[in-house]
Amino acid sequence: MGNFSRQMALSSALLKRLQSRRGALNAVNLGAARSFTTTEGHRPTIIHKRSLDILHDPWFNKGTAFSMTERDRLDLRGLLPPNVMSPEQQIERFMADLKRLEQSARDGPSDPYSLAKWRILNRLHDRNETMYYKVLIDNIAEYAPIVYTPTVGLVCQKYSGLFRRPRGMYFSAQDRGEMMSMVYNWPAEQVDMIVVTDGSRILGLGDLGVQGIGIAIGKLDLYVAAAGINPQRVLPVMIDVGTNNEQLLKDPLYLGLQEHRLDGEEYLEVIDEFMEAVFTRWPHVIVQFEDFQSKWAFNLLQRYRKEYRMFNDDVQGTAGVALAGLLGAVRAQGRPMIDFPRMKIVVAGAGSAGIGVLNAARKTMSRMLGDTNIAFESARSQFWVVDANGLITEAREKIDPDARSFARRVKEIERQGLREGANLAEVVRQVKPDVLLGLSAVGGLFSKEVLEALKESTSTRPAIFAMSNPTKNAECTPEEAFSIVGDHIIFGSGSPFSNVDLGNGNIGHCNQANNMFLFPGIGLGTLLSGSKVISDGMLQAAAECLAEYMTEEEVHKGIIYPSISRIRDITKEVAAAVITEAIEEDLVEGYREMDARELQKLNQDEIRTYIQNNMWNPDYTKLVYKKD
Ligand SMILES: NC(=O)c1ccc[n+]([C@@H]2O[C@H](COP(=O)([O-])OP(=O)(O)OC[C@H]3O[C@@H](n4cnc5c(N)ncnc54)[C@H](O)[C@@H]3O)[C@@H](O)[C@H]2O)c1
Ligand SMILES: O=C(O)C[C@H](O)C(=O)O
Ligand SMILES: [Mg+2]
Repeated sequence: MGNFSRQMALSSALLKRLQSRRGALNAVNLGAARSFTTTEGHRPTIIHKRSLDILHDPWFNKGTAFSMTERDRLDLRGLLPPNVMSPEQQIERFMADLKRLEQSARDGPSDPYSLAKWRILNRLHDRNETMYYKVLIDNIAEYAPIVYTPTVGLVCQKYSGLFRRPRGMYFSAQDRGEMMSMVYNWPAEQVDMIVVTDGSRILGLGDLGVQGIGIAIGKLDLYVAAAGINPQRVLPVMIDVGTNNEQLLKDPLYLGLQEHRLDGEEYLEVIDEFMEAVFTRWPHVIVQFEDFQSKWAFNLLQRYRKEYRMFNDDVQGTAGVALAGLLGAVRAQGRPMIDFPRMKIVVAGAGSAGIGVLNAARKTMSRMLGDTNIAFESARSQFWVVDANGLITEAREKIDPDARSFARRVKEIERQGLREGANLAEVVRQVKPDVLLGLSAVGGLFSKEVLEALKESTSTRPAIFAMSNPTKNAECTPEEAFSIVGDHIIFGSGSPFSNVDLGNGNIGHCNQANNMFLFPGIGLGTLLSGSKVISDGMLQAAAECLAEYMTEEEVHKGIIYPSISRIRDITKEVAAAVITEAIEEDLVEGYREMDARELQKLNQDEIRTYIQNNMWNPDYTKLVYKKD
């Protein structure tokens, strides 16, 4: 905004304040308040700002109380959650939040101050992005659990109360037909990364509707902190197609559309329109799908992955991270990775994450066995999949199509003393698996009985992955796992836990098995290669890079993933592996001044330097004023 218009805006605001103060004085002195105030209240305020500049100006901002016509007039459409609130509702929401602080401290993650820390960090994020990311990068181990899993889950649950300044864009079912123009309300000319959610399955917390925007913000925080994506070029997106969460549908202070979720063709039309709009404005953007319920996660992935630069983090990122963990568990037994196809693996949870892991693990086994159809078929027998209805077999009545290829044959499992719907403890008891992996979203699912059964594992070093988030959804804690199954196990969890003191001078290592070790590198590698799509090969290369990252010595100690303090380094490595694979598959189109031909000539060291040179660092740059 130019000086003149800034002065105009200031003077009109000042005038308004002076007038209203004078009005109040008159009211006191002359007892003529009513008519004077009424007239004043109806007079519009002239402003010389639009879009985010209004929302960021405390004098003019009305937040969620901007009416729909005002939102259209002022280019605000899409920059606020869709539900228009009255000023009274705004105050009520704020007060409710203020009072809730105490309760949140009591019921939240293990750190009682986590939500308060999130607020302080969030305020810094709103004031000064450079400083915010410096704090985050320099203290990533301490604050990732605040801006990311697990606290981000609590933030999403409480988002109605925590909402202050909007961040990101909201596309709602009511915006159909408008998205192509709305997308231009976003002020950045260039966007590299979008994380989009429809809020239908936020961590293991279910349908949180519009409040799911918090997860997109948290993931993008890691994109900046770990991958050095420029924070001016990230965009969190919430697609609000309604919610099936009955509590939110009834909550008068809920910020999203209060109607049931769109489904079928209507749903697809909204997502299609969004994809077309963002790729029209930013043809080189990468879109990460996050926390969509399984029903749509696979469907949308298949629908878009050949046409757009996109991936699904819960299906593909998680698959790679789990695969790296499974290979780490083989190494930790002192066996070569090539022994992986002999592992017996029980998976609890057959949703987007579980099925993603199963598909990736089976493909890897099959490749190790010679990559034939027979190998692929035989790899299937290494997995036992248990969902909410127990062991999945071909006798299952309504079998989910994505899980079908992992359904056990009835005869085969009868020989193992099992049957359709057998419970997890029975399955573990009979199978004696090398690995027990949980992506069920059910806290405590690996009960004492299940863990006792795992003591009979035929492995010299059984591995337990309690991957569900946030903390209270973990299938078991590391303390439970080490104390019941034994000191020799390998343990990983989706949310962070502390290592366990085993009492004999030894430490039971708790690995964080979270897709955060892959998605930032997948995004960065794709961006810098300019690959048109994100291929299976690129994802596989990312997973293998993570699997090989740990040294033999670390792996023998049970440390199979890096600590989060090394996330910037592992992300660089993953990005290098992704770029190398994209070059090999001839997918690269280059990035900025690095064209495809130049990129293809780089050796491994040069690729690393290229990555390093293109990562954003949180340093102040000199600012110089220039008229538009
Ligand atoms: N660590 C990570 O990186 C990571 C990545 C993605 C997802 N997750 C977590 O995984 C969990 C599941 O995610 P999703 O997208 O697959 O969810 P989802 O809702 O699609 O799937 C959940 C699955 O668990 C099954 N289930 C429910 N109760 C069960 C029980 N008692 N026993 C066995 N299985 C049961 C369901 O039948 C379903 O198949 C969430 O908590 C999520 O936070 C973790
Ligand atoms: O968000 C996370 O911490 C991991 C994963 O994407 C999840 O949905 O749980
Ligand atoms: Mg997720």
